[in-house]
Amino acid sequence: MNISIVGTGYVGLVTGTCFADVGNQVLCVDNNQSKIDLLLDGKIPIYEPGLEELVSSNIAQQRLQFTTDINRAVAYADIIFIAVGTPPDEDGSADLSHVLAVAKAIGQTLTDYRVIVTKSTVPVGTAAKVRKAVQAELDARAVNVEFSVASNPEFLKEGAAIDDFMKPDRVVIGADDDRAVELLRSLYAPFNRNHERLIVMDIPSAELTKYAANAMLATKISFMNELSNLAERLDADIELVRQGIGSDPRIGYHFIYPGCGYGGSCFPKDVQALHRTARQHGYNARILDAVEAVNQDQKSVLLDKIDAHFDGDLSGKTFAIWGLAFKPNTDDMREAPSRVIIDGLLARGAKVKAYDPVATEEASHIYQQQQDVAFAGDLYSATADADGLIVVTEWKAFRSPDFTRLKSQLRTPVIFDGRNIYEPAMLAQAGFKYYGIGRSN
Ligand SMILES: NC(=O)c1ccc[n+]([C@@H]2O[C@H](COP(=O)([O-])OP(=O)(O)OC[C@H]3O[C@@H](n4cnc5c(N)ncnc54)[C@H](O)[C@@H]3O)[C@@H](O)[C@H]2O)c1
Ligand SMILES: O=c1ccn([C@@H]2O[C@H](COP(=O)(O)OP(=O)(O)O[C@H]3O[C@H](CO)[C@@H](O)[C@H](O)[C@H]3O)[C@@H](O)[C@H]2O)c(=O)[nH]1
Repeated sequence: MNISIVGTGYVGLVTGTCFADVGNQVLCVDNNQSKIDLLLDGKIPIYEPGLEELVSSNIAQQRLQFTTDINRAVAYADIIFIAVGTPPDEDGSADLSHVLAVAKAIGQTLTDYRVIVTKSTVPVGTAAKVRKAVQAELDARAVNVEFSVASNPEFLKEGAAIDDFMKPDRVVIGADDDRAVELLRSLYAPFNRNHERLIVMDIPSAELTKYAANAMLATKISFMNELSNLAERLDADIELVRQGIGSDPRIGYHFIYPGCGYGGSCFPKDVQALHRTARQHGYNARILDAVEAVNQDQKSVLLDKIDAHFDGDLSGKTFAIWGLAFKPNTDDMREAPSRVIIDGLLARGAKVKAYDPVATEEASHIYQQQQDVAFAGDLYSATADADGLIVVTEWKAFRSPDFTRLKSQLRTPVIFDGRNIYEPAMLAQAGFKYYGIGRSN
């Protein structure tokens, strides 16, 4: 099948590459010329494990192409996916300007039947707006072209995007005509061999399913973060509580890790957008409100511990930070908790020496004006002569460091562990003062 993907970011590039990998002809479009130039040059603009190799091999097999020309994409494909960004607007609602600009551009050149699919995360009612925008352009051209609009939200996680796409838990398709469903069913057939993964529903339900999934996951995390704050006050260990409740299959072990808050390009913006949607429909979504508020506060929990340890005097101190990205295996710094922690340290007159296996370049753009933020090339260059170590992202390489070396390097042997990757008793034995999340300190 010929497929076009409009928007070649995390989702568009992974989607296009995976569809190409199972034998389709895919054309990826982006209006960012430098991104497309990079891809045409065989490089990829993001860090995502395994993606560069998969992109190269599909380019080499001539199944994957890149362009900035949307008209070419409209002419090329049976199915056109819209995978552009839907960032938060000033009031927290999803900004649909990119999605609707693409819909308009499609309507301006559409000549034959196409299925137009929203893959971006979009509020309920967006597919209807896409349909209207396309139809308005057809009307302006005084042409009559049949087309379908469908919703196919994406559930991949950064850092595991290829695996998530290739072996999805489910493929949600929102459609209101059989022709669109059949085309999408045949496109997804290679990902559906093991067992039925397609869940076909009406379009508003599909659109809401995406927000419901992210809001539920964010709720689990905020719930655990709230409990971790309580555990600290009760001299209980949240890690034991986590295991105690996770063993109940009705609760499960996934997404109940407490930490220094959730970040990334999805949870924060999607919880906010759903909250907005509720308000616009006259409903006050109290749980969503609490999920956001708890997360906001949680990003400062480590700062409070650092302040308390140093009696509120961080001026002139230098802190090593391990982990900048919002989670391991990505270079994505969007809404990363590290940013709140770094900003808080700088505001208190402290300096930062940070190390991240892949996000340093992204972070250096953010902090390029900041003389008090330096970046280290490895774990121990960050900790040399630092007043304390702060762990913000749970990269595997941080789990078993050389504690003897670390202790000899740090001016004060103190570790603030925002992801609970260390055992408090072991660190105490090694001579460190240890602060975790939700553990008695
Ligand atoms: N990042 C994720 O893990 C993830 C997972 C599931 C769903 N989503 C959703 O998917 C959508 C895309 O997210 P992303 O992280 O890939 O965003 P991104 O910012 O990485 O990529 C979006 C791309 O769209 C391009 N673009 C914008 N307007 C365009 C236009 N008019 N024509 C062509 N290209 C245009 C941008 O240049 C950019 O390259 C969002 O709605 C997001 O919420 C993201
Ligand atoms: O138990 C947990 C699990 C995650 N997190 C944090 O939650 C955030 C998001 O993590 P994750 O969900 O793994 O990453 P994303 O790539 O943002 O993926 C989410 O957002 C995507 C975009 O909508 C969806 O497609 C995915 O299904 C959904 O998991 C990160 O800051 C994590 O540190 C926790 O604090 N505790």
